[in-house]
Amino acid sequence: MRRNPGTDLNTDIFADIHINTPAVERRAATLPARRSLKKEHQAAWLLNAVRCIDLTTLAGDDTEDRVARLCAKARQPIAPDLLEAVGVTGLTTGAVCVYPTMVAAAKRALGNSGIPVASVATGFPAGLMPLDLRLAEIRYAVDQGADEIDIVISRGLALRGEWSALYDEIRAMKEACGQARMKAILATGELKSLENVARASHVAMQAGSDWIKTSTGKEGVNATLPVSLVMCRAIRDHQAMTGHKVAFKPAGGLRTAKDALNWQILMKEELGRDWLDPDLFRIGASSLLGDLERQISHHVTGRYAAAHRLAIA
Ligand SMILES: O=C[C@H](O)COP(=O)(O)O
Repeated sequence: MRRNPGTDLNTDIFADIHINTPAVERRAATLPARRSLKKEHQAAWLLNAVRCIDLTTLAGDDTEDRVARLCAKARQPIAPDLLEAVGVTGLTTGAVCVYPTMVAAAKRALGNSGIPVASVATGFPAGLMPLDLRLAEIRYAVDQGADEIDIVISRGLALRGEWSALYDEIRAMKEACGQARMKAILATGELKSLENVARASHVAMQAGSDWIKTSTGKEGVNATLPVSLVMCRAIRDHQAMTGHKVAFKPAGGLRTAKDALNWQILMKEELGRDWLDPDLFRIGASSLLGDLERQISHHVTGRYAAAHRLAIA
């Protein structure tokens, strides 16, 4: 299984960084139009998006029953008759993502399906807790059986440019994860500039994050294509410098099949085909699966199914 060992902190690589925001926005704006996907290819891309979803519930009123239903959906995300029609078997989502107190229920519900359980931790979503409590929360989630841990970075450290302190925190979090793989949520909507997004991406990767992730889903601005483009370029640079592939997870506000296609195009164009696999790419989403299933159904039947025909994602 792919892991990022990290490196020593190296702030020299972003000391003089300047990002041409209009150029990034122009490039991001051209991505959706870049591939006119043929119909049969479009279905394959939609199915691949399902494979890459971190199917998420992160609500204050989550219950074990809701998590069990989510896990049933993760095991069988698309109606069997539709899958049969496109000749696909054994399709599951990439993972389920829950709060730490729901990890045990998720593990039970997923049984031996092989679907990983991701847990948010470190005082998600704000991260405004003493470090020892944030580390204890990671250890709790791992003890409960979490396979992956989604940590949040301290936005204050990033905004004040305290990169060494940020690096040390993330390193300590990675250590607390033990065998679990770690995603670092940058909460890019709160980082004020694309330069800060690039700097935080590098620090998180140098500190050993296996994924960098855009957002918690709770910020005012969540995943956008320009921010994702900057993060992907940082991943590319990190690979060029260290030889290690770091995964990417856009999350927050991704609800439509078109979103899923756009972000996959971004992966393919910026990072290459390897980043179309759940090992290197996940889409964090609580309400994307419904539209993916609707579009796959349309591909199979030629018309849109009534909402009640499709399970609620
Ligand atoms: O990590 C995943 C996000 O919390 C999901 O955000 P969403 O509810 O906007 O899909």
